[in-house]
Amino acid sequence: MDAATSSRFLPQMKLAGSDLRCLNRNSSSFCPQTRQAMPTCCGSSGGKQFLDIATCEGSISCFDSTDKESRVLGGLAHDFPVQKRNPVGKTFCSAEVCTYPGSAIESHSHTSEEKIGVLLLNLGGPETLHDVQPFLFNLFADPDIIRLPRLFRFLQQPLAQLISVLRAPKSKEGYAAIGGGSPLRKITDEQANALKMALEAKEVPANVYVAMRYWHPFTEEAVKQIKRDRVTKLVVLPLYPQYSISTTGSSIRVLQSIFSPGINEKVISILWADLIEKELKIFSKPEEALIFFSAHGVPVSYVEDAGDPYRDQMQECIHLIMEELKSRGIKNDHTLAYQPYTDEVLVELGQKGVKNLLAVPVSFVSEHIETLEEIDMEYKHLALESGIENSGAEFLL
Ligand SMILES: C=CC1=C(C)c2cc3[nH]c(cc4nc(cc5[nH]c(cc1n2)c(C)c5CCC(=O)O)C(CCC(=O)O)=C4C)c(C)c3C=C
Ligand SMILES: [Fe+2]
Repeated sequence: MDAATSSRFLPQMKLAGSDLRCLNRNSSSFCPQTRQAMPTCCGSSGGKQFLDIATCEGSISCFDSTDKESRVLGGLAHDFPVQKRNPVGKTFCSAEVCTYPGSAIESHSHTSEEKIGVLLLNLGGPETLHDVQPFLFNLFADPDIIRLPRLFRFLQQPLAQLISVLRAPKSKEGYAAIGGGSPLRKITDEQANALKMALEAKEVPANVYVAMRYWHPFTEEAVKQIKRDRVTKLVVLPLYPQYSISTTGSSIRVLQSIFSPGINEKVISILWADLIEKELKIFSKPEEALIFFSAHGVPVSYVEDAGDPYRDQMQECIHLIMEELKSRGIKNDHTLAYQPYTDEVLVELGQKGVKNLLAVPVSFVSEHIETLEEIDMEYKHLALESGIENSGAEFLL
């Protein structure tokens, strides 16, 4: 597999100077050979499909086959026997196995360059009846579990408090019936231990960590431990056999927010506000110009069926830009149109009597065919035809 292909299949996050790869059965990762949803990258070896979970060059491979050589993860619906392929050529010395308070099964390796970690993702559960209500609060406070429209997001926590209190008695009954708490932590720790041993037996020493989404050891605690241990390569293994935004998706979102928070929205809103403020001055009546955010569209099903955060993030971005402008005393009206409906919206605006319009292609940070040809030429022409006398466009370059 070449580097370009592997980067397509490997969602990576950076640990200071290190690799993080996610063994993720997210439906967006497809194996080019099987056309099936695949964790991370895949390739073939001796006619078998395999999934590399550590590196595509291959220090650890998980085989998606019927090969029953060694079961690694007891309790999972899938067999992922691990086979050693090309140990990375460095000296590993595995000395002992110990459990960190709750979050890591440690392996000591003498190599100073590479330290592999495996992070098991799971939901977590209350360990005592006393934990039940706060556990439920964490669960219902997750926007991937209770998905509120942006306008009502401020209700997430009060709602979580209310539902957790209402649900707690019923949940407590359930947990009381199974011994007074969830077995999830104990079982997941055992799975971590089994995985660690299996890797060690294959001469692939790795620390195995457990990251729970709603109870201890929380994902944040596990990541702190991983950083303390100076892990250089992290393989993320969701212990959910099927992908859901409410399970794997939610845990991955937490990891993403820790490892790659993305472009700081505040910074980008300030940059856009600077450009819009500058461009508005070109209009003879700047305060009358409608700020027309134009964004590339995605199919509605992405957002409504697949939970794509694109629309939410777009609205959040525009909200921040408008807030920034307001703080500078710029109170122009604004609207948002998604391509390919931009032309229809432009015609409607013209019909409504808009005369001045500043187009802001908010989903791009550089010029390209859509901004140069579609917005600058086609839409400008259409705007004029529709009665919009003055239009401009600004680009974040
Ligand atoms: C692995 C699949 C699971 C999906 C998908 C899922 C979605 C989901 N769950 C709730 C609400 C609750 N889940 C609760 C416990 C719980 N959920 C899963 C798995 C999935 N949930 C497990 C394994 C557990 C048990 C954890 C444990 O403590 O051992 C609970 C608490 C128990 C109860 O009161 O019934 C709630 C509540 C929602 C709303 C949801 C999707 C939107
Ligand atoms: Fe659940």
